[in-house]
Amino acid sequence: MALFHVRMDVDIPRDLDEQVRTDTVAREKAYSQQLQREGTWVHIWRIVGQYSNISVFDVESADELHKILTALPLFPYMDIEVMPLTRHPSAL
Ligand SMILES: O=C(O)CC1=CCC(=O)O1
Repeated sequence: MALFHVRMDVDIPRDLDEQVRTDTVAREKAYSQQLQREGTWVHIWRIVGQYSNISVFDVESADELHKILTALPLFPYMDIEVMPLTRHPSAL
């Protein structure tokens, strides 16, 4: 088990076909909710005032996280920043 803090900044081009946009966002939601149900996508929070989220993933490896992130339907329209996490020595 490895935890990763992930920031996703979404920037969908304004001229993207409306139907493609709607379909891509719907597929993104279904994909993320499936991973949340499975316990892999542990947290997803909106950053106030931005089309961005902060997420926490619980995966086996960086390779697994890479596969998950690159399969996101919105991946072509995102900047993604990943921070690997380890347990803080003062954590209870
Ligand atoms: O809206 C976002 O922050 C992008 C996104 C990731 C998972 C999801 O459902 O939307």
